[in-house]
Amino acid sequence: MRHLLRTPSGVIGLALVAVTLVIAAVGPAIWGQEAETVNAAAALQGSSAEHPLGTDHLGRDILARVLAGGQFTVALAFLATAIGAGLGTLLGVLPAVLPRRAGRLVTGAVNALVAFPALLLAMFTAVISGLGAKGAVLGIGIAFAPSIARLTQTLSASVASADYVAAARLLRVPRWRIATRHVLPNIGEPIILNLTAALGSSLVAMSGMSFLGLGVQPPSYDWGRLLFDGFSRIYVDPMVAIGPAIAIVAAGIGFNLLGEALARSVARAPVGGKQAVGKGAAMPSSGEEPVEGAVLSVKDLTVTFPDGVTPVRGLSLTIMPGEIVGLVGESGSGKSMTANAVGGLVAYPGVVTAGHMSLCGEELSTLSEAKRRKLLGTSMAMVFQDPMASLNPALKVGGQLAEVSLVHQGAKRPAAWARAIDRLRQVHIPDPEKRARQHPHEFSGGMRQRAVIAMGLMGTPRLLIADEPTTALDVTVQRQILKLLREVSAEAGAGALFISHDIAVVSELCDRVVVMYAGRVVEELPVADLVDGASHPYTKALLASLPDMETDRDKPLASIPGHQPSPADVGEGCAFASRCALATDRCVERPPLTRYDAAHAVACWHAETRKAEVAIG
Ligand SMILES: Nc1ncnc2c1ncn2[C@@H]1O[C@H](COP(=O)(O)OP(=O)(O)OP(=O)(O)O)[C@@H](O)[C@H]1O
Repeated sequence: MRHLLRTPSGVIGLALVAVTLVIAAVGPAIWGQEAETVNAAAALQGSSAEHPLGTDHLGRDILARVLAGGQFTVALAFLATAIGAGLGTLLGVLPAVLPRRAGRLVTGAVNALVAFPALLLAMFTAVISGLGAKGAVLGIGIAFAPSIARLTQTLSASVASADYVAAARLLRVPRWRIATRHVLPNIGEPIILNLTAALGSSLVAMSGMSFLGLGVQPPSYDWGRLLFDGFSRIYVDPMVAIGPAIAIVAAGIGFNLLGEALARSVARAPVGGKQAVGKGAAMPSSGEEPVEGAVLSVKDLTVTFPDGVTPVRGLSLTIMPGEIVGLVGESGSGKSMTANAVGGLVAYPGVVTAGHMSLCGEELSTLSEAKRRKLLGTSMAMVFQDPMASLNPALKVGGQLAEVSLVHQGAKRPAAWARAIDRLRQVHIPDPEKRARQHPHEFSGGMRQRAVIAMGLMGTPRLLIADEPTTALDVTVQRQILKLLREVSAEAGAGALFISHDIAVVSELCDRVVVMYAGRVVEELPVADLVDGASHPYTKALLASLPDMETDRDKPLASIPGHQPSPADVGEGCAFASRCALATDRCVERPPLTRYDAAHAVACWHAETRKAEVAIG
């Protein structure tokens, strides 16, 4: 609501909708009688003090009729929208539920209908189903259904790629159950928000149908019908037509503005605002205030999704200039979600909160959307596992790199192109002038990853986030990319967050390791101390699962028994307890992250250390 009232369009939309709804609610009770009072002596009058919008051919006051007719107009719009929403959602979800071929047929039909003009479809349906309010409502509902079906399909497709849907599929959960349990609840909110705007459109469309004589028929009346009645006199008594026209336009614009403002305010994941985290969860390096001189200082970062899914739980992290911090943990521990939250990439309906989150000394939550984007765009570079996801296959690599300079630095095209070639050279791409003119598919996997790193270097990154950038590459190319990342971070003096599930890779590249388990940091220590100094049983288990020269190749590699709890099932106590050989009754309570020295922190009641324990938080 606060976000809604921050934009002028939100305020105007809310005010117009409030007035419309109040008129609709009380109109017939207050002005209903006056609207029906026939006075032959006052027939066809123009605007006057007594009748500001004039009178109709029976001498009825048009202003009273506009005010009293609001209820019917709004009710019809609601009904048409409800029909469109119900039918559209059904059509949108059907492809996910039906067998593949039937699903494609439905998708094809929806696509064809979306291309068909909605008003024509509404008129066609209204004429077939009989003139009058009923036919018009049905026609508009049916005309709106394809666009709502398309929206539902698009939203369903984004949810369908989520891990939990994939998991449900693997578990052979029936399709209809996946649709109703996993897909619909996650797309309900954006659909409802879109329906607010759709309400405005159906109100205007419904009035349009009545104006064309295809909708409400006398003696009933809505705003469209009043406009129809007044239109023949528009040149003589303009107010008789302008009155209902203003009502239609104001209500239509109001619902549309409110719908857009609502969608905008919900879509922006709030960063900031203190989040209550469990006792003692505090990183040694991050206090209440951002750490001085840090390129990234995050405190109590939490990411939540509906149904209590919380992949990141009160995580604190600090990265200093030139430092490479490795974020390690098994799949699903929340590493990528942490990176996405820092980069402002957590998609709706995820909500990001943090005690503070500052990049290069600037608190992200206090910046305007435009400034935040600019800061992230110029000071932070992200490299993902799949470089093709960052490169547009249809554009030349050089052009894509140059675009960063054109957009963020306002550079001219030749200068931006020259910089792109320079950056490709910097990441050791041979013959960069020629390569810049090629498309991504002409690059090898390692070269694409280099190109993405080069793209990050088009700005002046102070923070480099690399999310499993070498996983898809062969060992030799992996080494080259790791070396390059080190080089880049050293040259640019940038801090780096390197995400990996492979503790061996992390120990090769990084200065400091942060170990994550079930959304929380369980240990943080310098790489140099990893082998001898790791204290958390989970870190030790990760290290023990690494093969070395003495490993018997005939035996399977050691693995950690059991499973990490899913983000919705992390209980109150130590999340690792069920897999831990050292677990005792004490582990029912979650151990706080405890600092042993300036660089080493562990969250375990049984952490073995010879160092003096200095509890924090
Ligand atoms: N949109 C979403 N809605 C709900 N849960 C989600 C969503 N996206 C991710 N998750 C869940 O958040 C958890 C953490 O995911 P994340 O991708 O951060 O893990 P990760 O540690 O990076 O794993 P990996 O190494 O496999 O990439 C996972 O259990 C995932 O299913």
